[in-house]
Amino acid sequence: MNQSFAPLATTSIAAPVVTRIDTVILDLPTIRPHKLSVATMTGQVLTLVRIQCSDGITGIGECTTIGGLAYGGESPESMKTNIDTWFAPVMIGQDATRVQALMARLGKMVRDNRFAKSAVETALLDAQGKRLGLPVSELLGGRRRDRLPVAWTLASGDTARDIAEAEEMLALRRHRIFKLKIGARALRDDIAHVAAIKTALGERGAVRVDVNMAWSETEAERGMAALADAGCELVEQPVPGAAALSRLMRRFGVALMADESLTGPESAFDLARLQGADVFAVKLEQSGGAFNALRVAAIADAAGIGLYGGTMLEGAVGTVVSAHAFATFANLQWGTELFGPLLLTEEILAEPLDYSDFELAVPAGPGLGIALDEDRVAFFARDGIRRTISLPPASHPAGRN
Ligand SMILES: O=C(O)C[C@H]1C=CC(=O)O1
Ligand SMILES: [Mn+2]
Repeated sequence: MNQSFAPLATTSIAAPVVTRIDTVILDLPTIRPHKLSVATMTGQVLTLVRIQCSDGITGIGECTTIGGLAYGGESPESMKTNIDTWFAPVMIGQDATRVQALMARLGKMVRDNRFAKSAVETALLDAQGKRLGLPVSELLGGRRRDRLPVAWTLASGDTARDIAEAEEMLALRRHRIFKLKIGARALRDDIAHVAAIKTALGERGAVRVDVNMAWSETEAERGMAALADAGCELVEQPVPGAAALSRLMRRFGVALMADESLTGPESAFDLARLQGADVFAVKLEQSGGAFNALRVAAIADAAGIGLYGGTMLEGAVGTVVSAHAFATFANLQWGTELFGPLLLTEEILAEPLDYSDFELAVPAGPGLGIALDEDRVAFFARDGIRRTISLPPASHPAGRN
């Protein structure tokens, strides 16, 4: 007699759904002014997202830009408004366990908004990881490393101060790769600045530069030749546009990295096709979330392009989801720059991240593996309780163990 393969009778257990989405903007001071060619930052603005689910689990995410609207089209305020007004109705009531399906639904109903999408995807992944008892890196395919090398950006605008800062980082064993922000001053001054820092550090520290698209192509030709002579090993986005990058490729003894030109898998494919970069600075927010960042990395691997884990100077939440994603990359030849929390004077986590021996430890607990210090989040919330209470003491100085 044929066996029956009729489905077993089961009590249907409804999948947990998204029940509530909250956003909050935090204003945090930086340890010193951070000078980029596009903006000077004296503080950083984090937009945090909290997603509650019907099974009682809450996930957190972050979207953060640089210099308001100076770097890209989304601002902290626009991200908050768009998540509150447009994302939430699309997401509430939907299955919280099918993160990719829910992000695809959101993608159909909300165009662009890559940074804000990255934040809600992070919160869904955090919740799902907590639900399953797995770190986010495992949900993203499985981690290959537990620790990530972390570069530091020297951007005080002053050569002597930058050298002193680099020496301090070497002595603390926190960073030995240094990225210099240039492009705001005359080319000759920038080259002298880079050469002085490389001479001071010698073989103890690697020196790279980020021009943030400030140069014309002719300036880039002169600049890249001089930077190679000065011992700089990598130039990040000297000019705007993939075509201009490709015209600069392989002509100077220095690697060329794409940053602003890389905005997700499609642009990664175009850059690879045009041979526009030796290295990709992969950023989760620029890519539109962790899953898209993995797609960018796969394109780089297939094209023989090196990988670097970039940052939008996010706080702890954005930094940690990036760390989970970069921990899964098959290749991470150029390390990462996940130092964002260290640029802030204030800690917002209950337990600080572990930056030691020139690396960041990728948290190992379920979900993101971090918890917010809710009192301090409430304190630094824009229009929050800062004006009526005194600052709750952190159990540890910001970013240090
Ligand atoms: O790479 C960028 O353009 C943005 C950012 C990353 C480090 C830093 O200092 O600025
Ligand atoms: Mn950059």
